[in-house]
Amino acid sequence: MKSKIPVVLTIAGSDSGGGAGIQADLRTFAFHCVHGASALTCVTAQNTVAVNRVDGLPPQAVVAQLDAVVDDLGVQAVKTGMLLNAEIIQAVSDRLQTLQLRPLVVDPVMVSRSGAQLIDRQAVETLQQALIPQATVVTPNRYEAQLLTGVEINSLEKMEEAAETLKWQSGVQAVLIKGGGMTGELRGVDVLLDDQGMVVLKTECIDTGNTHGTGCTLSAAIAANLATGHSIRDAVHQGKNYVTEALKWSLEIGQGTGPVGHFFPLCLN
Ligand SMILES: Nc1ncnc2c1ncn2[C@@H]1O[C@H](COP(=O)(O)OP(=O)(O)O)[C@@H](O)[C@H]1O
Ligand SMILES: Cc1ncc(COP(=O)(O)OP(=O)(O)O)c(N)n1
Repeated sequence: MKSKIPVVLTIAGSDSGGGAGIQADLRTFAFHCVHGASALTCVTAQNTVAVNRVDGLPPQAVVAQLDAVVDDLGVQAVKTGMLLNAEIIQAVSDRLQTLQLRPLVVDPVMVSRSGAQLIDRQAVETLQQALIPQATVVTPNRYEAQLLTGVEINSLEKMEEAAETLKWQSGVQAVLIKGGGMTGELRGVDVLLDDQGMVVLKTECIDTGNTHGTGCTLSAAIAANLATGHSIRDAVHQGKNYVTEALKWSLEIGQGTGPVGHFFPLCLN
């Protein structure tokens, strides 16, 4: 017998170390009892210490995966992660626009937690012009929000200013500025701006060095929650709670920044 399970599509890169990218997205989807489908954009040779190599797919190959999923399975929500270059971003944006695939969560993977820029200037501009305006929720981290808005983010007020700026300049439905890269009391504090206004999201700050994949996990959880009918605010709140739990159960794997633990309830025995 076929069951009516929501399908959520991730358009993202592969992390060979399994902590971020499509690997994190698919585990997050499974935890939320939605069926995860994927359109791969690139293959990274990556572990907990470094990204050693990145190989992109042709944009047509990315769009063909998207079409294959949409044509047959149907899709209740979409999230984008690492899109790598301007050509892939443009091709994906055009297809999403044509198909009007919504809700759409855009995790604008551009700058690592350490502040290193991962995509070039042209790719950033294409994200800004073609993809972000289509988003239901856009989820930049501290450095990505700085790059997108020009606001130097070093306080809660500056996080709020960046959220206002990004919402106003892109027309996106909701902006979530993530605070994993903030310091002191603001570490792990996020700011959400939607049509109802601004809200500060605060859970516990988890004292762990194993934070790899937090951004992917959060955006995937938000997409899964939207697919199952939650409002934007509720989807974000619940997504934040999920990441906090996954951080509590983060994994001591590898020599560097280990991944968060997506299946924490199964570790309880
Ligand atoms: N140490 C922490 N304690 C609690 N929440 C955290 C911590 N580190 C990151 N987060 C949360 O993880 C989510 C992802 O944020 P962030 O790590 O900034 O994104 P990215 O992985 O894209 O850099 C946010 O909700 C953020 O507040
Ligand atoms: C293939 C791939 N995609 C995304 C990331 C970045 O992961 P993210 O969860 O946004 O960031 P960290 O919390 O790990 O800094 C990646 N590394 N690889």
